Amino acid sequence: MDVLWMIPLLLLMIIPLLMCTSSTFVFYFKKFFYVAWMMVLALIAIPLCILKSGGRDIENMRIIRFMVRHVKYLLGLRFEVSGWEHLQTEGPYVVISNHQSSLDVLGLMEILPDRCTTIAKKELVYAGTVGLICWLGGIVFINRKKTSDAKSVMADAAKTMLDDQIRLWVFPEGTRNQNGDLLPFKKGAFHLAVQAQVPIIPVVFSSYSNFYLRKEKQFKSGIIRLKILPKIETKGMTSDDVSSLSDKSFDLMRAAFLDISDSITRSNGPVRH
Ligand SMILES: CCCCCC/C=C\CCCCCCCCCC(=O)SCCNC(=O)CCNC(=O)[C@H](O)C(C)(C)COP(=O)(O)OP(=O)(O)OC[C@H]1O[C@@H](n2cnc3c(N)ncnc32)[C@H](O)[C@@H]1OP(=O)(O)O
Ligand SMILES: CCCCCCCC/C=C\CCCCCCCC(=O)OC[C@@H](O)COP(=O)(O)O
Repeated sequence: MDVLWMIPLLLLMIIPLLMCTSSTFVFYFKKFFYVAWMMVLALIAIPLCILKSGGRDIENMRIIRFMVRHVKYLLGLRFEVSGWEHLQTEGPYVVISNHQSSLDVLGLMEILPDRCTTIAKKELVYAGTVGLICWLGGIVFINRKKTSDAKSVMADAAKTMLDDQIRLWVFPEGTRNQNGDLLPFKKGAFHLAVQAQVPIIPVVFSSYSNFYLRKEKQFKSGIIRLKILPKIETKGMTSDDVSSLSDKSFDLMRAAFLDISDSITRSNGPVRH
């Protein structure tokens, strides 16, 4: 009994010691903490969402957004947002952003407009309490391995956007990517915007490579710049315009990505922990 009682006490002493001495330990600790804390937050949010909306409802995103907002402080991250005015667009639109890691959820929740949910891979629905909260928040799940299924889910989403006046956030790279550049864009987000005839609002996350390095096992404190770009209209466009729309969005976002990522390195230098 006495020995069992000692375990938490020992952990309380050892963890800060390891945090000070080993950056690899910090990396694993922060990653584990992030996942575990999001699971706990989701567990708390589930009954709140059910009580408020009775089930799957995009309005639950307000609760989720509120509950995730503080997590950045726990991980030593800060956001610098520019271009807020571009999100002040009435009615439905499609937000597109680059996708580096599951940490993107923090930036997404930092600026998520009202009545906006995301498109995600269907595997996420099985992620325990996080999966259930994603479902309650109205996240649209697609099967990336079956293009025809994904296309029909997104065609339905285009209709729902207009019927229910909702906004959708899509990661057009289609997967996580931390290679210091953007991956070529998939077409779904652009078909979606053209089918619904709604504008696209590009959002760019600066590179995480100055604080989060997967290979080197480093997870330091840092600043993430979020740049919201002016909307791109799609009124009058048809599926023939999708490729050029995608190319234009890619070029704008890539230029912004290189710009804000570069300026972080220049203005802050290497971030110290
Ligand atoms: C309370 C606290 C709790 C906290 C817990 C958590 C908190 C919050 C939860 C919220 C946060 C959640 C965040 C979730 C993030 C998850 C991110 C992801 O999962 S990213 C992965 C999934 N997303 C995507 O894949 C979107 C981008 N992908 C696409 O758009 C793709 O195009 C596709 C999947 C629709 C199809 O894939 P693929 O076949 O590989 O793609 P293409 O090469 O682009 O297309 C092939 C041809 O098909 C045409 N096409 C594509 N889409 C359509 C369409 N909708 N309609 C008609 N035609 C379409 C395309 O043009 C191509 O034809 P081509 O002739 O070559 O032009
Ligand atoms: C009992 C099951 C336990 C499952 C544990 C998983 C829990 C995840 C928990 C917390 C992290 C919170 C953020 C959740 C949202 C992350 C979304 C995400 O980034 O998905 C990856 C996807 O974009 C691309 O994936 P691929 O790299 O293409 O594949």
